[in-house]
Amino acid sequence: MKTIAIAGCGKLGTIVARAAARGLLPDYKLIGVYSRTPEKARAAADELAAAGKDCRVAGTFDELLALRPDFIVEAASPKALRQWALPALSQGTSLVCLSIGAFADDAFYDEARRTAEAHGSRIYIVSGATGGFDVLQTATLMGGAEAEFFNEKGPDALRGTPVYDDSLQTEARTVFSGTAAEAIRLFPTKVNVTVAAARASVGPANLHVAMRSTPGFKGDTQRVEIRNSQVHAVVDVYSATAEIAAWSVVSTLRNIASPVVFV
Ligand SMILES: NC(=O)C1=CN([C@@H]2O[C@H](COP(=O)(O)OP(=O)(O)OC[C@H]3O[C@@H](n4cnc5c(N)ncnc54)[C@H](O)[C@@H]3O)[C@@H](O)[C@H]2O)C=CC1
Ligand SMILES: O=C([O-])CC(=O)C(=O)O
Repeated sequence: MKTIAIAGCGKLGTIVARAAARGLLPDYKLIGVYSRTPEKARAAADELAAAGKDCRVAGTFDELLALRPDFIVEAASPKALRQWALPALSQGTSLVCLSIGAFADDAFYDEARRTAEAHGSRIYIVSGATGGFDVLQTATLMGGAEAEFFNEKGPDALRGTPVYDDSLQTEARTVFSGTAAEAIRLFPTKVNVTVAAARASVGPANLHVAMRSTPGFKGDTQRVEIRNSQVHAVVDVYSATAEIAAWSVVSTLRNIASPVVFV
């Protein structure tokens, strides 16, 4: 049986822990949880305990690593992923990560890839709140691909970002147009999906991203579109909350352990 640990027990990490408690990850043992707020990690471990499963609460990320899990589910932040990736990968622990914005930086992405390769670990970029990475990769491989990403949000989801002002409460408009690399710089925790889709296709410097704010809109639409001379594919995902991203981690872990793999 493979072992997993969860780093970051907020909204998404907790959903993954709960899935383990409910027996939805039968090929894994969840051996440790860690979060900056210890009570959150403790609450996740308590759910496991209530299901008769023993899970340690690590006080630091290093303590979590010392458990030497086969996989760490990263559900914290791009900044945390940047700190954690190399130490984990270089001890042979694979990463199933959500804060994929960290990989917008080419130098860091290459270093993480090289580290994983050298130590027999892997980086799993989950589909999160988007999808279709199979068709994005395939169409890109065929050559001559161009790709674009469209995200629609309600104005409240943009509060605290540089593009927010109160006029967005009554006026629909495009608040960002640029590359995925630029998008993640402006919205460091809100557009991981664009970097993930970019890494599966034309890269963060070449994936065009448009973000639209619509008054009263709840949730997110994430639409990625790719074309080459033969293929035109559109993957359009609406989600009322970001919970789909946590479920994509559960699905990825199940896929990794399955005798039949959907790719
Ligand atoms: N790939 C995707 O489709 C999506 C990715 N995300 C990303 O997933 C991550 C988790 O999202 P949520 O669960 O909604 O966030 P959240 O804010 O509810 O939870 C994050 C948890 O990680 C902890 N944390 C953050 N930095 C830490 C550090 N350096 N050390 C220890 N603990 C740390 C926080 O205390 C918090 O408990 C975020 O980075 C978010 O941007 C979110 C939605 C979709
Ligand atoms: O809006 C979403 O669910 C996607 C998201 O937060 C991200 O990509 O970081």
